[in-house]
Order: sequence, then structure tokens, then C-alpha cells
Amino acid sequence: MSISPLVLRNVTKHFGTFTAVSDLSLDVPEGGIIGFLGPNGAGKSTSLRIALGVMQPDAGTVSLFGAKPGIATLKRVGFLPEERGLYKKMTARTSIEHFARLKGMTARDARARAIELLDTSGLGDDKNTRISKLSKGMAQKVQILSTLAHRPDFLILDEPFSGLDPVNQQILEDLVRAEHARGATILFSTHVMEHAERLCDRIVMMARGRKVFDGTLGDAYGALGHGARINVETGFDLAAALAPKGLAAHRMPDDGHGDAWRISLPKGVGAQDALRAAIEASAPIVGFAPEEARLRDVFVSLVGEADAAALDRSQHPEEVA
Ligand SMILES: Nc1ncnc2c1ncn2[C@@H]1O[C@H](COP(=O)(O)OP(=O)(O)OP(=O)(O)O)[C@@H](O)[C@H]1O
Repeated sequence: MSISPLVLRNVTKHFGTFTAVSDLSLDVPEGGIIGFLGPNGAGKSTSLRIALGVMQPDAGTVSLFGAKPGIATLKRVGFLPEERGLYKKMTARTSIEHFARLKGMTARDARARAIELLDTSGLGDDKNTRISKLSKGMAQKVQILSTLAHRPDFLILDEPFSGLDPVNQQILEDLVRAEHARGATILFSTHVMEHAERLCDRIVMMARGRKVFDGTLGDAYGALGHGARINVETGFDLAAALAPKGLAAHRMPDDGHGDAWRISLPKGVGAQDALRAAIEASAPIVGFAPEEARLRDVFVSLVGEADAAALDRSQHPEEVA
């Protein structure tokens, strides 16, 4: 039987009186590609640091490839920390070589691997450019390539997509898929649901230090089922109006047409039934659309609109006044 790359059991971490991670248990199976989701401050980075032994938990246990995190097990891991950092005087190529050699690759293999990775990631022309002369996004790509240069069995990436433009996010998604196809197990944190929807076979959702969901994408969508979006005139409480009819409604981000609500449809109930129920409840309807479940909706249904709004602010920090 294969050993799980990572098992956390009942991990808790306090900073003073604040609980950053609360009773987290997590199993990362070999060959999985797992998205660790949640808004800023949910406890994702702290959990990943604990997983790597960078930080000790106040309670609970960590098992990395069946042992406490240590030199031997960490060689099998590639870790992209949230705080990015490369030596400014090194070039793109020598940076990757440097990290690959730290993980035990020979000088020759590290050099060949660095060149191959830079060529396939659109940085072939910048092999010999110093880090200080690269754009922020390019430097981030170099750091990601440094993380996976030694062909680790387990890649842990903390917010790998943040700071990259859409083209480079796509390149990174392809790279993650290629690493997964090579056989690597992947755990990455993100507050952008779409990356998880496209890449993951399993997701773990965090909010305020607690795990609120752990399962496959199918489980996540199944938990919510199909839905309908109903917009009503501002101020009308659709949740209260539909509750007596056995339908749950959650507030969605405003889309410019009154207040938007998502109705979760139980098995056997169609979107038209929800519309009929809203009409019967005298809801002042201004818009209606049947909807497939999205991960964000799952998150809203689990943690409520307030925490989901925190997730949106994490995705669009520039929109926060
Ligand atoms: N060393 C520390 N000392 C005090 N508080 C900390 C420390 N590290 C993290 N925290 C707090 O713990 C909470 C969880 O932080 P963490 O970085 O794990 O969240 P996250 O989900 O990774 O979010 P982000 O994407 O913003 O990093 C936050 O409120 C943060 O301010």
C-alpha cells in the first residue's frame, strides 16, 4: 500500500489568543491534485507551513510521506512559499539550477533541466537575464520552475497563480497538469475558485481556520445540486419568503439588477418550480435564470455570504477601498 504524501491530524495553531488553524485533519493521497481554497486569512498558508515543518502546531500531528517532516522527506517535496524570493543577482537559469542542486540534482542534470523548463515555459530568451531585470510575473515563473526542477514527488504551491497575468496563469495551469501527468501529487492553495474548478480532483475549503468542505468536485456540486438565480427588487428578503416552501435562498454578489439570490434546488425540483414559488410568495421579481452550480455557490452555502464576500475581496483586492 502506498504511503500518503501528507496526513494532518487535528492540527491547531494559535497566534496569541487568535486561532489561525482549528482542528484540521487532511489526507493528501498519492497522485491527487488538491485545491486548498479559502479567502485571505482562512489559515491556508499556516497549514502548509505546518505541513512542511516550517512551523510547529500547538496540537495535532503531521506526517509527510509517513514521517515527521525532515531532510529526507523534504527532498521529495517542492514548495512554493507565499513569500516569493530569489537572489536578484542570479540569472533565470542559475536560479533554477541553484534550487535543483539544493535538492540533490547533479550540476549537469540541474542545468539541462533548467534550460528545458525555461524553453517550455516561454522564458527561453531570458535564460541568462538576471532576476533583477525580469518583470515580477516572469520572476514568479522562475520561482515556480525552481520549485519543480528536481521533479519532486509532491508539489505544495501556496497561491501559485497570484500575480500572474491570464496568459501566464494558463501556462502555469498547463505546467501543473504536466507535473501531475508525470506522477507528482499536487496540493495548491488559492482563493480563485476557477483554477480549482479546472485543475483539481479534490478540494478542501477553509474559512476562519476551519475546514468546511473536503471532497471531490462532484461531491461539492452534488452537495449543492442545481439552482436558479432570481433577482428581486432591492430589500426584499427572498430567503424568508421561500423558506416556508422548503427552498433555501442565498444572497449572491449584486449584478446590477436589484438583489440577486441563488436558490438551491433539491432533487426533483426544477428551476421553474422555484420561479413559481417566488411568484406565489409575491416576490418582486426582476430577473430569473436557471443555473449550474459553481464552486463559489458551494462556498456560500457552507459559510454564508459574509465569508464568501471575503473570498471575492481576496480575488479582487484592488476593488477594496
Ligand atoms: N506569524 C503570525 N503571527 C500572527 N498572526 C499570524 C501569523 N501568521 C498568520 N497569522 C494570522 O493567521 C491568520 C491565517 O493566516 P494565513 O496566512 O494562514 O491565511 P491564508 O488563508 O493563507 O490567507 P492569505 O492568502 O492571506 O495568506 C491570519 O489572520 C493571519 O493574520
